[in-house]
Amino acid sequence: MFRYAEVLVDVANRRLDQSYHYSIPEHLCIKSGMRVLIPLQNRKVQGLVVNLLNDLPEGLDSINLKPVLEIAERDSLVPEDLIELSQWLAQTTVCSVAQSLHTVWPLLKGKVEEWIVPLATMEDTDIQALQWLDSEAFRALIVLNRARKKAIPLKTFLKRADVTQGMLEKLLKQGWVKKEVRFLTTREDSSLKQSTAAGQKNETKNLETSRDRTYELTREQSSAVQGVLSSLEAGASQTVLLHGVTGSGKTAVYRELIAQVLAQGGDAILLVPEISLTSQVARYFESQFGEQVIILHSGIRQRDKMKAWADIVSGNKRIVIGARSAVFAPLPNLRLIILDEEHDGAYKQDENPKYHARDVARKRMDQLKGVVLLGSATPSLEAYAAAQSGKIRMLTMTSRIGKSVLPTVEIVDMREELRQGNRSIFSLTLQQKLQERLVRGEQAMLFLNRRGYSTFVICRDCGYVVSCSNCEIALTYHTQGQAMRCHYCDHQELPPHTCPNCKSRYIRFFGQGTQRVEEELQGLLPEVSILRLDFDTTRSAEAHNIILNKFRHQEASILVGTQMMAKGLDFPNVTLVGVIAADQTLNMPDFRARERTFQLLTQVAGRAGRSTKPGEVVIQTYSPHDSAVVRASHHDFEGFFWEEIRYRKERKYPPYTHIIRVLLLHEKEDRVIKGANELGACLQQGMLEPKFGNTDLDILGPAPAVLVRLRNQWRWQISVKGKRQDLLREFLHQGVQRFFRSSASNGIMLNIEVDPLSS
Ligand SMILES: Nc1ncnc2c1ncn2[C@@H]1O[C@H](COP(=O)(O)OP(=O)(O)OP(=O)(O)O)[C@@H](O)[C@H]1O
Ligand SMILES: [Zn+2]
Ligand SMILES: [Zn+2]
Repeated sequence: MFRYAEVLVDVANRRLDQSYHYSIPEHLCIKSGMRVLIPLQNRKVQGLVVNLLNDLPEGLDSINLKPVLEIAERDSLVPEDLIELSQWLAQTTVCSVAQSLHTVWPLLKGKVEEWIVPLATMEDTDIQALQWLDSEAFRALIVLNRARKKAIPLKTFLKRADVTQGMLEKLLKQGWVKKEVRFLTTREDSSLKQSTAAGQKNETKNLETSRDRTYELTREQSSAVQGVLSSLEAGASQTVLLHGVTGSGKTAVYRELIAQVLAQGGDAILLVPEISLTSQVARYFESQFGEQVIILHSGIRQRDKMKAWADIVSGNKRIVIGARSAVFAPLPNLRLIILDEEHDGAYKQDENPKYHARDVARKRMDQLKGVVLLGSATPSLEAYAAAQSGKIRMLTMTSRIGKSVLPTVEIVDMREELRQGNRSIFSLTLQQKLQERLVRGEQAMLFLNRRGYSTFVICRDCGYVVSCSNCEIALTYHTQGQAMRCHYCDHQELPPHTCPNCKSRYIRFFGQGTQRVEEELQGLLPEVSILRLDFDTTRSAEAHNIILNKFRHQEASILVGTQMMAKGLDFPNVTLVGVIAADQTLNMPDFRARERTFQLLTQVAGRAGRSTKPGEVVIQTYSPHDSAVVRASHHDFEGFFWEEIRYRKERKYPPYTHIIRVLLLHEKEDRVIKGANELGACLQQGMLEPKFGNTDLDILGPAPAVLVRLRNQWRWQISVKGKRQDLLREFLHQGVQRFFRSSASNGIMLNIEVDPLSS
């Protein structure tokens, strides 16, 4: 028996951003997920129990707590495993259960309605045969039958003069009908939603078998499928890494696995890193599985999302394809979650709850005893290390499909180009190879990790860089609007004619952006048609598809773009990929910079020569001997992995440790520094306890954050590092509680992130 309940209030009424604690009277047997009645500001309101506890959080006093009044509904609104998931999420990412629950079950804000669904069709003759039912339930069945509906809203049902609550309970208890929760938007009323769940299910079943397979799986593909199937059949929760080189046909492996899972009555989720990729992938899966497929991501309108959710909960849709947030899809028979391009940073959410989709997938499959499949040509160091140590299984696909082979890669030293008098963005090698493609009627992709016209506006006399007055980072010049813009807070200003620092007129644009590359390329090859794919040209998902389709249909010979071009694209006629400046990712202030560079170069290179024609890659760089660049040029994932993992081990970086980072924010710099020092002292104090002091726990900082000022806030940070995440969380929690008792914490906002992906 627990003593206290944490309750989210006003579940049905859109105002559900706050949870409160109540005491539990002894006569009430309360469980997580139940709806209860509670007192709130002299009103009696409904709430959802999200947590049960025996100790109250710091600052709450049991004397001031009011008791839960009564139980409103014993059945859980949110499935029990998802309530548990949201508690786990709150704990592991250090955020409130309310925030977590909204992420796990985003429809809490919508209107919820209960419906009655008959579990068997009832002909008059059947009813005659059912005389043994007691008379009340018998009458209710007849009512239901007379309504000739496959399902009717509970409220309407109970409103009828000839139906009583007692009848309903008997029908439910004896299994004649079931209750079903449906989600409605405000404009949609019950009468519009009389669709028949059962009928739709039958339709989709037929489609499942009429799947047309376009080609036989290769030997490597089949054995990967068999490998994952054996894990699925084991019926225990398991994670499998599928390490398959670019173009090895991972998508077909996913398709076959999903088909098998479906045939066995299970459901599956396929995650892709970006919303912009969902429609492309979904189209392929829809062609294979028809209407059983549904797309889910944060960009979908609330109204459509509700419909989607209802379809998923009721079993009408059995394959969910989507970005990060689709990992929460409440499929009733979930057996398999696939993360394609599992290494991608987009799987981590930067807002509360700051979860990683990989961890959520693992947790869900732990709960439901299913399989998580991680697919990538460049697995994250974390996943590959887990496979090496035997914690997860690994399957590999080492060759491309058919006669296609991995492209040859040439590294070009841009310092050398300059010495030879070539001031262009393009090395002579790249220029020559581009020309060759045009002659042969093949296509090329040019990759640059930065949007905009140029990066900095810099004074060549004194080195002054124009930066954002809110964020202290360099402004980027855009020819559209001819203004400089901050990529963090969107502040805009016109470029100066003379240097604000030394009055020199030699203040120039410096660096390269996609737009500049496009323009210079057009100057070099005036007759060629070029497309550009970056944040500016793809404000809408539609624009993104249009550009890719044009390129697919060869309406342009060259596609210039940012890293959104690196992911999962498959164009058979692309035989050349050029990386304009590998240094851009390499020089980020982050211990993962080398890993990212390797992944990005390998993935971009992987777009070349995916079909019958062989591919070539040119990597331009000012650091031609960096091993991340060199290893990528040899497609040497393993070599890179062992080198990088040694470095991580030496420096005690993840995956050897966990890191929790606390960001302190305040408008005034002196206040944030004072606060950071105080938090540092509070954490140090914890080290005096033997429980923490005798471990490998480490405190890093305080230090100014990489972006020391953002959106008018000064930012300092402290990180704690250590092997055991639970110990780390407890250590931090105690330090933060101590900090909140000191006056230095006044007005300081804390932003806590477990295992951040960037510094
Ligand atoms: N068994 C097969 N027979 C013939 N073609 C196939 C087969 N399997 C896949 N393909 C084709 O091979 C190409 C590459 O497959 P796919 O895009 O799935 O590779 P991938 O492993 O996901 O690569 P990347 O990691 O680079 O995205 C696609 O055009 C696909 O249609
Ligand atoms: Zn100057
Ligand atoms: Zn700014």
